[in-house]
Amino acid sequence: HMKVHPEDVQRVLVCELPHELMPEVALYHFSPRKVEESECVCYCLKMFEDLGLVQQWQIKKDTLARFLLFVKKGYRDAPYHNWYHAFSVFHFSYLAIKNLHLVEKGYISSLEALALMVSCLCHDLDHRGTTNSFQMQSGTELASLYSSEGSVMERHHLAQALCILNTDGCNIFDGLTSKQYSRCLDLIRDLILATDLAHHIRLVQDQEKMATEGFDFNNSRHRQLLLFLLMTCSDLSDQTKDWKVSRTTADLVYQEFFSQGDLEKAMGNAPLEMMDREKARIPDLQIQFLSHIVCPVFKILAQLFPDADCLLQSTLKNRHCWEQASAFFSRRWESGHSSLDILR
Ligand SMILES: COc1ccc(Cl)c(-c2nnc3c(C)nc4ccc(C(=O)NCC(C)C)cc4n23)c1
Ligand SMILES: [Mg+2]
Ligand SMILES: [Zn+2]
Repeated sequence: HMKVHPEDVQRVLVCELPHELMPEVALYHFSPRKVEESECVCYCLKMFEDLGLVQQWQIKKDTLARFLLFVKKGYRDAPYHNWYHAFSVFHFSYLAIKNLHLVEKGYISSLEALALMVSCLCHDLDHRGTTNSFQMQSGTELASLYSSEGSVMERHHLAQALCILNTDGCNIFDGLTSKQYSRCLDLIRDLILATDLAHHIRLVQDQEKMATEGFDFNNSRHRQLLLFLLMTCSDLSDQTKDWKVSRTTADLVYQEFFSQGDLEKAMGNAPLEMMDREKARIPDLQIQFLSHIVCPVFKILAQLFPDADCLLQSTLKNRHCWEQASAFFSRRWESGHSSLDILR
């Protein structure tokens, strides 16, 4: 099982990073995937500090370091759903809280900010690179545990997060009152379960309505919908970066999808087209994913926060790049070039 050695904790505590994070880390176009793997945990610690959460919630730094190391170890080396995905989702939540001034302006409380960032770090813990429907169809042990409630993987990610919080020396919420502690765990539960795209799809119309009507600070439903929106935006944030990041991420996602499709074929089940390496047309699938899921989410965020418009523009630009790629591929296909020529 997962182990973290004392010297690992010490190395994080004395991390060489300049005391303050470089200013560029707080920019929307900063890509967390450029951070050295050995430095990620230090960056996480600095981001918590930078938002004043270590001070505000009296989080002991060695406890936070140990917690972060356990979370990092809790991810597998799947092509996409690995530690770097968790780290980049966490980094986006930091960007949103810092640049949209979410706490100072009263959109979320400091406790909600803490729960949001911890949820982002933990939201895909122990992911196996396969979907909820794969768990159910192939009757995995996770399906037998959670399929009656739905969101099979998300319930497992939550269970793993709670297990780490209950590990000796990892409870970063030690400084909270019992009321704050139970509120924080309720938030983490709701936020991690909200990362099931099926859950998001059920809520998105309410989120669009909220953005059109205008955010009501006294409406607890609005406050909850905003937190769920921030989780989904963070989970999809690779699509707000430049084309190279957006395309590379798509490659990693389809590596997972095609591996699952190969598994399903081997088990005698027909995979979805997007999981079948023989049938999937990645540019077209990405245009659909950006059009139906990604751009609408960042449109809602931009309606609520005009400063976030640059994020929406980036997702639209990446969709346009996929449209050009799609046109290029179909042009080459039509003129009878064999598939290999295309790669010339
Ligand atoms: C927010 O939660 C998740 C969970 C799992 C994944 Cl893999 C993603 C995710 N993150 N980046 C991507 C990219 C670049 N392409 C994707 C293409 C399709 C789908 C997908 O799940 N389509 C079926 C659904 C719409 C019914 C997800 C994709 N995705 C996000
Ligand atoms: Mg997930
Ligand atoms: Zn995720």
